[in-house]
Amino acid sequence: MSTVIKGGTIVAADRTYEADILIEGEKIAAIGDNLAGDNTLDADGAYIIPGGIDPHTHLEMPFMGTTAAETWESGTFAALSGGTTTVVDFVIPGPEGMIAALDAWEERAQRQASSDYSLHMCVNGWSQKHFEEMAEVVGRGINTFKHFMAYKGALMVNDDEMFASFQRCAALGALPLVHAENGDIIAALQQKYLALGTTGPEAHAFSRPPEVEGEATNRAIMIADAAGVPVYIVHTSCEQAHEAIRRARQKGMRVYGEPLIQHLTLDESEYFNPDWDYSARRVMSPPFRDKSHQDSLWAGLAAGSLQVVATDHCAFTTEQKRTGVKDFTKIPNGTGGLEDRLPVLWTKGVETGRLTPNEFVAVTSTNIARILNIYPQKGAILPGSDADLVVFDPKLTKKISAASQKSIIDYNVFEGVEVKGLPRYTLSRGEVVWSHGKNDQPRPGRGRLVKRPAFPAVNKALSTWKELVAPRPVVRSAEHMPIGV
Ligand SMILES: NC(=O)NCCC(=O)O
Ligand SMILES: [Zn+2]
Ligand SMILES: [Zn+2]
Repeated sequence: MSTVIKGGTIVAADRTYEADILIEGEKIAAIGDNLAGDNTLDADGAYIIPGGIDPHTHLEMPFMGTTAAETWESGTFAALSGGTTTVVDFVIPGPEGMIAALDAWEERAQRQASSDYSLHMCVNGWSQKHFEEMAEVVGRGINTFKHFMAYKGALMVNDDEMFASFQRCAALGALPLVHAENGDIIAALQQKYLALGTTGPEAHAFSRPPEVEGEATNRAIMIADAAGVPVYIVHTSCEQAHEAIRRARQKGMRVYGEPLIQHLTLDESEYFNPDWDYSARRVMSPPFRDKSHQDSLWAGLAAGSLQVVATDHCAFTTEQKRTGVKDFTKIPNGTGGLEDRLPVLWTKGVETGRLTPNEFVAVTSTNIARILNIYPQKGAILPGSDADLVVFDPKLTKKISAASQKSIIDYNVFEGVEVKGLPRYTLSRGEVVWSHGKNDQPRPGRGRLVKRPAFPAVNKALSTWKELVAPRPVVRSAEHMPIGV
């Protein structure tokens, strides 16, 4: 069975052109003029872009004494309806270790996911078991390991643990990811605000100022440099963190930065709303910043010092958020955005001229496909690539509303935002999984695990250079040594 997408304008990260796309089975078979197939999809007046890849989600994540309410079923349906065809979720090891957690994550995803998915592994301690399991994890198709520098007493790792893990990543050809906030300072500031009686959600932002993110980002980058490994900083939210990334890149370090659609478009005034529920629903880490930071993030995307726009989709219900009604440190951290990332970024980015359509494609799919080593299977419109495609109609509009969303939770942080530009169709491996105006849910379980092989090139280049410039002992002949000592 073949399908032709006709009449659209293909927007790739590197160029824009008009052509038909022929899909055979799950793959793009040909791109050209006047192609024919068994079925035709009309893309007249629309752009055809690679399906979005969201590299940062937490579906059903056990966290802060509860579990994120968004399931693999609801979350991946939300993703597809918004033009995201692959999500990459974080496996959090429990006491049984990485492999047991990986089995559990894969089981949940396999049963429920309607989009394709991939997984990152979190490193939340250090031991011989961690060292050994990391190799097994890479063997199972995971080439990224996440480290939390925040959440003291829970997920946080210290510098020595991070350095050990980064060195292991270097040896395995894996990429470390980092949640960069100084967990020690945050813990102290949290106690300070509680002692002052500032217990509301605004204190979440007060206790996590941009400096704690800037410091940790710089530290993570320097530790990665010492370990001889590239590093990817998740949810980069402020100028201080962006500055550290920019500076490192200018020095030739392989450092990547990932702003979220929330940080690009929502600011800290969200925490000053008189309605406690409203503000608590927006509690996430790092918190929303003032607008000057948004300008920095947008500039970074345009200039290439930041590469990816993600969501960190970690959705809790209002009831779950209320656990922290008397103490902001107990409000489960996380917001949603999977369904809205592409339309909001198009509206606030492309429609305003902050991004070109090609830059939009780069930061929503192509760049991350390259960083995660799944390009051109994903993130590309090329013969042989997976037919993960979005027929994106720049004229379709909607007002974002929790009442009509696919996400399971009872609110939306983008409530009331008018978006212009929506998927007319979303295709996942050649199957139409979303048609605007139909609302049909694709079959849970149709999604497939995307395995990601280790990176041979960058890590090899870094270790070759490190070895070349490594300190060498000075060999001294007897005549240059002190006599009689
Ligand atoms: N970001 C957030 O607040 N929650 C999810 C866990 C994390 O990524 O830090
Ligand atoms: Zn995080
Ligand atoms: Zn996260």
